[in-house]
Amino acid sequence: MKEKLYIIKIGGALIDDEELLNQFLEQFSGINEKKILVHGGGKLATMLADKLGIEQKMVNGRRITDKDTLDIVTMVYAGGINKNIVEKLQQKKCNAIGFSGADGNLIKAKKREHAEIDFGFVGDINKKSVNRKLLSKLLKLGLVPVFSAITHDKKGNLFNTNADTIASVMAQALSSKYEVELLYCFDKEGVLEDVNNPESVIKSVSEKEFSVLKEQGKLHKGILPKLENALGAIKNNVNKVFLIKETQLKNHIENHHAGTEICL
Ligand SMILES: Nc1ncnc2c1ncn2[C@@H]1O[C@H](COP(=O)(O)OP(=O)(O)O)[C@@H](O)[C@H]1O
Ligand SMILES: CC(=O)N[C@@H](CCC(=O)OP(=O)(O)O)C(=O)O
Repeated sequence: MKEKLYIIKIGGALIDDEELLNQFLEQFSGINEKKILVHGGGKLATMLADKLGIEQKMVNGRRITDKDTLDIVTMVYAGGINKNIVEKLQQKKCNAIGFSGADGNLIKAKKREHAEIDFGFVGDINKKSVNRKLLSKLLKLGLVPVFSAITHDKKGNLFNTNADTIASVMAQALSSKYEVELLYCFDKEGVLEDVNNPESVIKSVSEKEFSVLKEQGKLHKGILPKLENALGAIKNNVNKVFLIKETQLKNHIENHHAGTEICL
């Protein structure tokens, strides 16, 4: 039987809230199985760019990343946020080690090509991009990898890559060796029938149901790329995929099923 591995993604809203982040990391530290944390931080990057007067633009859930923006996201994601999370986990006796995709050549990306839009330093990845061997060795050593949303091409370029995509692709890449459960932790209770009603959680979403919800106009903004990445994982042999509220991590792991399960 394959060993269990949790790959857990956290995003902007949580990272920006010191108390909530601490609570979450406490629950994360308590997981006894092997685990990897992937974090975004888009909200903080936008705040810093605004302060510096560098205009930000998102297209299809991806940040147009010019050189100034790349400098900002590298500082914010691979620097401040990553080290802050690692330090907090260390304090909770969890032996975390922080990485960008360039470290140990752990995630190699290709510049995003698009016929009409120049995304700048945005990197696309697939499951072959992930250095599975090294990641498995790190996990075997009992280390807990913490990934920022920065990748590289091994040709001298750093890239900005959507953190939901990193979590999905990493889960796909490690599924041949581990029984992977991918958890997207965010600020809502799951996928909601009505985004303003926390009690309207949809218990499971398949590709077909995703299309219907989209057509009905019930999904907008960040939930769209999140669901696309979640469906990409379940279609590529990831054992289990859930979208849950960040405060529900412990409950989900102990009682098996908070939030929305993604199905084939
Ligand atoms: N039907 C829906 N159910 C849940 N969230 C939704 C829905 N429609 C839109 N959203 C929005 O998607 C957001 C999650 O995406 P995002 O902000 O990108 O998360 P993160 O930064 O954690 O990756 C929610 O905070 C919510 O505002
Ligand atoms: C290319 C691209 O868009 N990258 C994302 C990476 C950070 C991220 O995904 O952060 P959240 O998970 O907090 O939204 C961005 O710069 O916003």
